[in-house]
Amino acid sequence: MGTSILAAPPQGSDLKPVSGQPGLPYIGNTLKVMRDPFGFARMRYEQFGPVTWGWLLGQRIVTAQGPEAAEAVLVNRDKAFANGPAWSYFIGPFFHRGIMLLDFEEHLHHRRIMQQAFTKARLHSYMDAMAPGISKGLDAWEPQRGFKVYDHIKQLTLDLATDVFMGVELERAEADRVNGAFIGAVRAGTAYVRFPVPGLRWHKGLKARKELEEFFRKHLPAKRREGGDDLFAALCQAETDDGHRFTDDDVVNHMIFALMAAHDTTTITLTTMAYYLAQYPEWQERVREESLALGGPLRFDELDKLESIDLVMKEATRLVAPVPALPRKVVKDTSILGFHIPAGTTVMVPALTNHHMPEWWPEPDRFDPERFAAGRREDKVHKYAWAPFGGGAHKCIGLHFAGMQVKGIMHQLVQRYRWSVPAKYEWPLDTTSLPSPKDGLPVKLELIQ
Ligand code: HEM
Repeated sequence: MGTSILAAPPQGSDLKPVSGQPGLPYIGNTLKVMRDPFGFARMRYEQFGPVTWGWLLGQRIVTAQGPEAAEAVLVNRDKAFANGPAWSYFIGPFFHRGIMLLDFEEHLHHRRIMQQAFTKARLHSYMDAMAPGISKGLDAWEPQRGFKVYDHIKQLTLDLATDVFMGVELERAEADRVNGAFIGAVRAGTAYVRFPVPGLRWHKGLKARKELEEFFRKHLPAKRREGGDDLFAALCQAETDDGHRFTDDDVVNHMIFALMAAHDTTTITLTTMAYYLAQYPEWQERVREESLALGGPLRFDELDKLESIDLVMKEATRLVAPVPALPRKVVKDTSILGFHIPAGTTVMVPALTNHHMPEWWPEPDRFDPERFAAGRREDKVHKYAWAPFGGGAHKCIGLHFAGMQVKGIMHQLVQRYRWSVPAKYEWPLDTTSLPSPKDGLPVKLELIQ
């Protein structure tokens, strides 16, 4: 298939054109990328270097591979890369005006207010609020063969999110309805038919969005009045030093987005950790020993005490980046590492495949949590070599929350259960949307007496 350039650089500039093998318009390389994202990224990097282009998911997309290109895009020094128009293509109708979809001045304004919901004091109380829900959720697991880790963790993180984020005890039926609406809204983002046909994903997503809006609006007046220790109350009360607060619409939009951002990503992280801990039982025992020595539910002031869980979490988010690609729309002509990028282009930072580049990571596909340990710190090779939480103005606002939740769950999980997979088992990882195991990750789950 032919090589072509994306656009000629302006005359007189010393910029290089972006080359690539774009493939057929609209479809282009989509199927190849879906089938083997790692192999395809490698091939393109070897052929064209860090900046290349092709048709993907119906758009002309420039892929900015490697940590240096990731830094240029995410740090976004000349404000050429916008989030809203890029993410909206995938999730706009279902998560519109979520903070990740806002840009520049407006984004900064909202981010300053939202930051008040993630202060140390707030995190402390979220963590206290989470502990009983974790115990209750894990106690309900039934040891058996073929126990689907992914499905159970997803249920647990969703329940925790509604509990801790909303601060209201929901009836099972209402919790299930809200959880169902979230699943519908997230799934719609990867629908093939991208307009509403009753019964299909897009239509279900729009219905789910409406349900979620109604749900948050119903609870909003009481939250504004009564406050509380939850994220919902925090967003209602959050105020910057100069007195800016969120409107009712803002609170609803941010809640819907934050709940989505929080539960899918931590589910993937925990499932990846569970997979590798099943593959490497010596690591599972090491993690368990530390947790048993500490005992009980994890407290906020104990977060730094579980070194092995920390290493495993870092390695899991390296091997399987929960947000596999970060898209941006170019709003004015710019350049990445000396390559000319015209306005209107969509740029992708492929976090998933960047974390597997042999240029930056020795034996990149191997599970080796010690690579993050003091004395080795392979991640120090570049500030953006390990970047599961992104970087720049949109860097994940929930990264400490994620650490608390993932460590809090894993700490209690290893104290209660041991799990294993057959020697030859390899999980079928689906990377067509947010990564997840196609088979739900079935394990043999045993109770620790
Ligand atoms: C391991 C878990 C998580 C991972 C890997 C993760 C990853 C990310 C990434 C890569 C971004 C940047 C997206 C971009 O630049 O386009 C992001 C943004 C965001 N995340 Fe997370 N996230 C996680 C957990 C959470 C949690 C628990 C919360 C909420 C409590 C959260 C809330 C957000 C929000 C609100 C944004 C948008 C920030 C902004 O645009 O200013 N995330 N996350």
